[in-house]
Amino acid sequence: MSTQPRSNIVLIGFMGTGKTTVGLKLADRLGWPMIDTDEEIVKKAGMSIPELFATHGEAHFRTLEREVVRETLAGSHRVISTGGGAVLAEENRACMSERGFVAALSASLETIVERVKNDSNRPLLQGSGLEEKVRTMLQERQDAYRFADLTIDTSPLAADDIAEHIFNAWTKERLKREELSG
Ligand SMILES: Nc1ncnc2c1ncn2[C@@H]1O[C@H](COP(=O)(O)OP(=O)(O)O)[C@@H](O)[C@H]1O
Ligand SMILES: O=C(O)C1=C[C@@H](OP(=O)(O)O)[C@@H](O)[C@H](O)C1
Ligand SMILES: [Mg+2]
Repeated sequence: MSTQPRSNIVLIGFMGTGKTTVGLKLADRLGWPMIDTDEEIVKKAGMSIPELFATHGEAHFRTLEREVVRETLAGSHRVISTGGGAVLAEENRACMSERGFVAALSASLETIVERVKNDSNRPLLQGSGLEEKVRTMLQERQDAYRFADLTIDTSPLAADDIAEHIFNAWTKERLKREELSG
């Protein structure tokens, strides 16, 4: 790909951990554009995420998501907020690590439920038994988020503070890389 490795910052994590919210703050802090993969998928498909799942199914959503991850990470100096399931594809994880500094956001079960319960935009969490759904999916997916360079429990933190934390960790890693390359 490009000669600039890991020149993006990628936010991963379960639904409701704050990837979209924190991504906007972090991009603002860096003066970089923020790209939300869900937003790009909506543009490509010409329909909302619930419509896309209902009309073409999750598999088609995942195909578009892989395309969007590849396309957005081909650029540099972008903050990329991903959807919670993007990490389930090995090719996405590989691309994220190669092209970006990867920050994982986490949150307690209670916090996630509280943050997503009134939002009808996440098809995988619709219907009854929200807490049980989140508990099961968190267990199924927990290993997929472990490849991150950094993990932050967002439950007790404000979005600004999380963005600052990621900014500081990324700055530290960049300085280390510059020192090593002389
Ligand atoms: N650190 C935070 N503290 C309190 N509320 C938050 C925090 N981060 C996100 N939220 C709220 O939680 C909801 C989900 O956030 P969002 O950024 O859409 O998460 P994600 O993109 O990870 O699914 C939104 O209503 C948002 O305002
Ligand atoms: O975890 C998932 O599988 C999904 C997460 C959503 O994004 P957020 O994590 O931003 O809610 C969105 O991509 C879609 O509803 C599927
Ligand atoms: Mg989001």
